[in-house]
Amino acid sequence: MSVAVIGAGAFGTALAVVLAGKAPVTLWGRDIGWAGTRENPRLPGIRLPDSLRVTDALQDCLADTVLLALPAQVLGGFLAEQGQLFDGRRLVSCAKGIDLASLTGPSALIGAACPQATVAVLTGPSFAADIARGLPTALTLACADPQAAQSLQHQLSTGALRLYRTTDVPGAELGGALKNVIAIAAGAAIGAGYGDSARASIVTRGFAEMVRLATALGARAETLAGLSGLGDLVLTCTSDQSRNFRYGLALGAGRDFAAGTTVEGAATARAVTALAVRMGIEMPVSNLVAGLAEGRIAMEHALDILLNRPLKEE
Ligand SMILES: NC(=O)c1ccc[n+]([C@@H]2O[C@H](COP(=O)([O-])OP(=O)(O)OC[C@H]3O[C@@H](n4cnc5c(N)ncnc54)[C@H](O)[C@@H]3O)[C@@H](O)[C@H]2O)c1
Ligand SMILES: O=P(O)(O)OC[C@H](O)CO
Repeated sequence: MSVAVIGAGAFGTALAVVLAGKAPVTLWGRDIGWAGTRENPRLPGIRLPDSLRVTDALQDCLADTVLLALPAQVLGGFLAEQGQLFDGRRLVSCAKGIDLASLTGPSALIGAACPQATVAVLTGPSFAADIARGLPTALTLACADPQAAQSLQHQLSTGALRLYRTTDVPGAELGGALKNVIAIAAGAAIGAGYGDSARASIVTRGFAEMVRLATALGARAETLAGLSGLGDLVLTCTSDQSRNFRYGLALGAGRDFAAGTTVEGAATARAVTALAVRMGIEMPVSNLVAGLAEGRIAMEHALDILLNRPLKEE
């Protein structure tokens, strides 16, 4: 079965590189001026296999299985313009975020634009550079249809990339989106010099609020405790490879951060704040990240806001 990957960023390119070892793969990007060099500047040091076709024509991408690896805030606009091309196929979201315009995750955006499609989510702890280098990685493949989940699990697993499957689409998707928000807070704590103990508190209390919101939105708590939730939270809150963590570091230290870097947690924090208000759920860490990212809250006040909350049961 053929595979197409929409979005030639770091993650889409990494997935295309490893999947090209077992099936015909086409990688679509809007700007592929680099394609002749067989190396994507977003994934430096990785040579694209000769079998991988790179294109800027969406008509080349009408494969059985299409991986959507665009940033979450871009996906809705892309689907509004191009979604009809892909309806009826197996569409796998690889984005980790909540769409600010609709306050929904990528799977709902795909389902709305492509009502005949089989919608799945690929998520979990993984840096593009690790996957592309063939390092061992375990991810979650979520699809409400158990047979499709099993089929996609086999199609998209490789020797080093091991997929676990679940039918809990909201759980897998929300874990991946919400952990980015908490990673910004963890980075800010380290950047501000609050230390590793403070980071551990943020990760743990952050996980508690991830579970609160996700279960209220229909996720299963055990999914949040798996690769797509806790697993990815741990990775993203502890590694300098993470852009969300590094963005938090810069916020905490009062440094500028490279404009144009994909930092999904910043917009998702604002979406989470809006959802939490709508649903009456307490999300103090996420609210703080939204305030920091919007410039409404200064870093020197952030700690007081958390420490001055009423004392309560864990
Ligand atoms: N990089 C990773 O390690 C990694 C790992 C797991 C998941 N993800 C997720 O994958 C998604 C994509 O991240 P990335 O790291 O590949 O980002 P990236 O910054 O490397 O690339 C983003 C890509 O999106 C393209 N793009 C931006 N706006 C567009 C538009 N309007 N139309 C078409 N293309 C557009 C850019 O040209 C670029 O190729 C994110 O949701 C991220 O959370 C990334
Ligand atoms: O670089 P980040 O922060 O977008 O994280 C990449 C992946 O989501 C880690 O699993």
